[in-house]
Amino acid sequence: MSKAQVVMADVFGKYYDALDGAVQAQVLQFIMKMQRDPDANGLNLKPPKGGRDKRVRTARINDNFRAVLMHYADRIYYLVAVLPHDDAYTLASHIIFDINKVTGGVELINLASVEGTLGGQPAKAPAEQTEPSVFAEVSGADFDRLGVHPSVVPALREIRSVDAILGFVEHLPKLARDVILCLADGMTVEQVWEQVSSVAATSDTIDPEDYEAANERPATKESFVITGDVAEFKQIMSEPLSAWRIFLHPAQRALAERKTPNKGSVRVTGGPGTGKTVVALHRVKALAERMPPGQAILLTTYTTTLAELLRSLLEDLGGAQLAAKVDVRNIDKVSYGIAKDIFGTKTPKPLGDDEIRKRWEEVADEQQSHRWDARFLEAEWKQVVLAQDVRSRDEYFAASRAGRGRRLNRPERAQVWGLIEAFEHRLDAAGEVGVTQLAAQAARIASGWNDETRPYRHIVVDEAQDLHAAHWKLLRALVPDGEDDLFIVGDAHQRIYGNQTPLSAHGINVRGGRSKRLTLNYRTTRQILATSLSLLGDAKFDDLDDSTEDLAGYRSVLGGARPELVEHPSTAAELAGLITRIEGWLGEGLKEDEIVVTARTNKLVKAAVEALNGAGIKAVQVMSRQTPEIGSGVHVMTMHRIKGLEYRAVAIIGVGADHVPQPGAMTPVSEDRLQHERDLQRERSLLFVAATRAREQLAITWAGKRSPFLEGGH
Ligand SMILES: Nc1ncnc2c1ncn2[C@@H]1O[C@H](COP(=O)(O)OP(=O)(O)OP(=O)(O)O)[C@@H](O)[C@H]1O
Repeated sequence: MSKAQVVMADVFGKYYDALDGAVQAQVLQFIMKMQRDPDANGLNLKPPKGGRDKRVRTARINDNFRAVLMHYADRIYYLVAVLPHDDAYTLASHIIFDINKVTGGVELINLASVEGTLGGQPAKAPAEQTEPSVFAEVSGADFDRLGVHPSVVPALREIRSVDAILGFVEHLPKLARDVILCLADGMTVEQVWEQVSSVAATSDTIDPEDYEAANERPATKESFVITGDVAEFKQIMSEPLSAWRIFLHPAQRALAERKTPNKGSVRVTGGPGTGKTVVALHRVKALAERMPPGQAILLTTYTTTLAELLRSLLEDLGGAQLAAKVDVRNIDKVSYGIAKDIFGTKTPKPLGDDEIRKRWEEVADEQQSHRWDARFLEAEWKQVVLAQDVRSRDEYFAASRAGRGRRLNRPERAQVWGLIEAFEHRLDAAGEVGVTQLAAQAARIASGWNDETRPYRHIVVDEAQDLHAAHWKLLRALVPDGEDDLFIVGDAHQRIYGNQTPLSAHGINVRGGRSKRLTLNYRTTRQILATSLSLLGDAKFDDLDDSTEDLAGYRSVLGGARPELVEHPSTAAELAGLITRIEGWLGEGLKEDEIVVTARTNKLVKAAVEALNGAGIKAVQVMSRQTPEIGSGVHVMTMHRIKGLEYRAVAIIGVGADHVPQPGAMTPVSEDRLQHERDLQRERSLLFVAATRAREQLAITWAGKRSPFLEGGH
């Protein structure tokens, strides 16, 4: 009897998750037995008949399930999958292993998927059959040099449309996937070599038979978890963004790891799931590693919840050592810190947007004659007064009201200013301040500093689309104007807090080569992406500066089920439908905390939690800044809270005409037409954000008439 080592391929995680608990326990026992003695009776370890790779083995888990393994050295096995008997044999006879000629890493190629993808496509239209192969210009030797395994080249030659490429690359090893996508994007073989393959290449001399050496190379470690301990394996797989083991796409790497300093600020835009946060975090790491001692770097975003998420992701990426070098805090905390340094204990208490809204409603309600709408007044205060740091009646009369949709004559302006002044006095007297107002005050203080006193050497901003003019003024003043000063990532399609201002208005120049757009979505399937994009309708979006931007070229390599859009006659019926939907997902093997239910209002969130709990499904409402405990159930939260997160399955409920757009969040057209349009766009973006959190499954439901945002093609 002699011991063996069992190594788990990362794809094994997917198969393992799909097993029920009893079979999972048998898999654990199987692994222990294998480690003790792979020749023991009962394991039935043998090569499958007709296998393409002589090193593939199958083994018995129980009457119905078989393990698929690769035996690659004396006593070392890669565990690839555990599947029902017939599926296991199909997989076993179609996989091959090899050591990649470029990376020197072990690759697993599933020829059933590669060949099946093309075979499973709808019959080609006659015109398409005559289309040349997309890769007609690339020779076999080129593919080989770039690191694409020869076994997939014949199938590649059959590809005649971009859509077919996206379905195809999903099943390829990572290097091959990047190479194919870059070739399809029009890069030459030489460019792909320089930007993709040579970067991933090992400097070792590669022995094509030495799997033990291959096992130690970084490329292997990105696809295989080198552990024989299932508990450790599960823990590694469940870490947030196990993406730290991912190859950055060349476009992402060029931004994140660039060694020559950028001349000034950089802007990165891109649709949801294109890896903007991943790039921002890798950029922070690269800048922090190069930064001389005594300097500081700020990583900031709009909400506290997202700042906390960024902090924990940064720790995952670079450990406590990296986290200690970086100041991670949301923009309100940045403002507060500055005010606190100046005013000490006299610093007023900051009030969030909800509280500020209530104060404006009080002021509006107390008016005797002309009734100005609270929303109008609040928007005037934020978009004109705070955005331009207006401090007096005269300044207000001189201020630009560009972007406001209602003209004010002089007496009206005087009236509005009177109310704004009264509002500010009232806050002041109570020792309170609005968070955006505090940012304007902090920006005023920081603008008086000189380069020696500016606290940061670099600032990295995530979710930049949500920042207000006062925030940009503040950030600009916190870092000296120069190399790698600001690195800004955001997406105007996901703007949900109603702030919009061009970066150039704040001395931040990101034009020309200083801007990049990411287009490849790594989160969402093509089917979910198509539904999400239809929610945007014909709306126009900006590029965080003063031009427009669309999502041209935005695409996903992942394929999956079509989203469900379901109408119900009543909210009660909708909640009953939700229970069935969640039970269905749980039945398909999804874990409770891989599922989220989201709604526009807190009221509906609470109703969903109650309905699910009532049906015996564990569910928990996730509030802002809260991280639910593992095992607490299906997550339920508002569309605002779900920003920046991702789940395997997303159910969006209450998407009826009377809820989305939310009537209480809309400025009446009669008050301000432009503001009404902006409110509408913000509500649309909110639904878009919710839909794009889904990795694999999306269900959208409503009671009664559907939301106008659902009219775009479904
Ligand atoms: N190169 C890559 N290879 C594999 N997965 C990736 C890659 N880049 C990003 N991802 C994954 O894609 C998902 C989305 O990434 P990320 O959250 O950074 O996107 P984002 O653009 O910030 O999204 P959003 O704007 O919707 O918040 C994450 O699960 C991340 O791990």
